[in-house]
Amino acid sequence: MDFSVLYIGSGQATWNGAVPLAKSGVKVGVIEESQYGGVCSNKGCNAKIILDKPLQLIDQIKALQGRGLDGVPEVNWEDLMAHKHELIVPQDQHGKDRLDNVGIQTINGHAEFVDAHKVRVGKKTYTADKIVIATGLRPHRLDIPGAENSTDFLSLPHMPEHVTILGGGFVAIEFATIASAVGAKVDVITRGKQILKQFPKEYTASIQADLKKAGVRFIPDMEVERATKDEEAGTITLEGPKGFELTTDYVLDATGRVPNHDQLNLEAVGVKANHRGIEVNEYLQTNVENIYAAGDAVDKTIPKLTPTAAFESRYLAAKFMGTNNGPIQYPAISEIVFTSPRIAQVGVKLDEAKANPDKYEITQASYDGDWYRQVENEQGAELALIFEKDSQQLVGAAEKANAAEETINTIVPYVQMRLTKEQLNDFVYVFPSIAYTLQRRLPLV
Ligand SMILES: Cc1cc2nc3c(=O)[nH]c(=O)nc-3n(C[C@H](O)[C@H](O)[C@H](O)COP(=O)(O)OP(=O)(O)OC[C@H]3O[C@@H](n4cnc5c(N)ncnc54)[C@H](O)[C@@H]3O)c2cc1C
Ligand SMILES: NC(=O)c1ccc[n+]([C@@H]2O[C@H](COP(=O)([O-])OP(=O)(O)OC[C@H]3O[C@@H](n4cnc5c(N)ncnc54)[C@H](O)[C@@H]3O)[C@@H](O)[C@H]2O)c1
Repeated sequence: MDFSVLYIGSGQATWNGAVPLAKSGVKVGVIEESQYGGVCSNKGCNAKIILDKPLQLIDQIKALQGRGLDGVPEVNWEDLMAHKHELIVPQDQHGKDRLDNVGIQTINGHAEFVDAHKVRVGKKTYTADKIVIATGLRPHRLDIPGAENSTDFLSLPHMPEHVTILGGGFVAIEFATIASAVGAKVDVITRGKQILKQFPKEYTASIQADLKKAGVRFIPDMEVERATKDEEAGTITLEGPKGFELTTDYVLDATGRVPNHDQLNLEAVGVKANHRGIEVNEYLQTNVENIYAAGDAVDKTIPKLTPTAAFESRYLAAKFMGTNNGPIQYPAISEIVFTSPRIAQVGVKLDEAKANPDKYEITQASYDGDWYRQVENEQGAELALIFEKDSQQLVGAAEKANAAEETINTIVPYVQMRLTKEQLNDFVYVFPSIAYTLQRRLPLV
């Protein structure tokens, strides 16, 4: 065999486990058809957060106008984009170096199965004892001429005057936040009424109200039926039921992501898959014994995010090294949407807890009276803590605030360890700080 373990794809679901595996002496290969490091490093999380940073700073500066700061800087999109390129372009090479440096053989090209132990890349065939499918997702495409996707938006040379976004999920709302803050007129067209369905309704309603106040127009219950591009004017016209018609400079198709497994010739090996991803058991093993899957490529109910892909990758490496032979046991999962303010959550969800008052007890607090938030003049920040009634253990939390990622990250281990109210009071934090502020919001026992 050429390899003990051969990975298809080089994203988070691969390298987090492949690197320690190779370091332990296992012969590892990685096939990548596009950029090393995958979506997060090259056209996802990392690029997005670079574009978000100045907008977050501007919001903080706006909140302190007349409170020690005079004047709000403007975003220079072209310079910001150049800064993004400077940081993101080298990621592909960094991603390859990370693998090369530990002796992993990297293979450029599109992989397809020949049989359960053979994968073809162009004219060459590679053999492996075990194969991990970590091929991720690609943007779903509606049939709209001229529409662009998240990858295109993250490299937009100039911000168009009128941006129209289709979808109400992560990409749609994060990018609506960015485009609006940079000065574009933004329309968001959604199939249903609710945006960001996985987050607490009361928090998403507040984010939506803020976006509306900033001029973003939401068009709910609308499905585009026809689209035409006027090449000369550089505009796209969208049409829908009941005479709906909208002409715009730019359409961002943010209607979700679909698995790449349809391009792997899975039929040759009989690996079972569906429209959500590759079907696996609790060991991330497919129905073919030596073939596994990890990351976004997997059909799973937990969120398809970078940290979950990395967790699965590390689990598989431990399994292949023989240091963990048990089934995968997911810890409390946290997630965040990078709006302004952010919404972040971990563990049991707020809407679920509200629907089950016999099981859960909720402590909700506003930070408005909190002096530390008053330092930044932040308004409307809120925290919800979810305790299991019987055990009095913390099982979930959600926050809507500028620094929600910090608070929720502080809470992640508490939820994972199911600490009781009493134990939560048993920490001494640095003061003044966000974490200290959080502790002041815990129910005192
Ligand atoms: C715009 C955007 C923003 C995001 N922001 C966040 C965020 O803020 N936080 C967060 O946690 N997550 C975020 N995500 C999600 C995150 O990027 C993914 O969860 C993560 O990249 C999944 O890693 P992966 O390794 O499973 O898949 P990927 O990163 O998609 O890697 C799969 C790799 O497989 C390669 N490949 C596919 N088919 C083949 C083939 N046949 N042969 C060879 N190679 C192949 C692809 O080229 C790709 O490089 C974002 C996603 C997007 C699109
Ligand atoms: N902050 C983050 O962690 C972050 C940020 C961006 C993306 N992501 C990840 O990337 C992935 C993709 O995000 P996304 O926003 O593209 O997907 P999504 O699934 O979050 O949202 C897709 C949206 O498109 C709508 N939609 C689907 N099909 C449609 C159709 N035919 N017509 C009209 N609307 C339609 C859905 O109702 C939904 O509102 C997710 O898995 C997410 O986890 C995460």
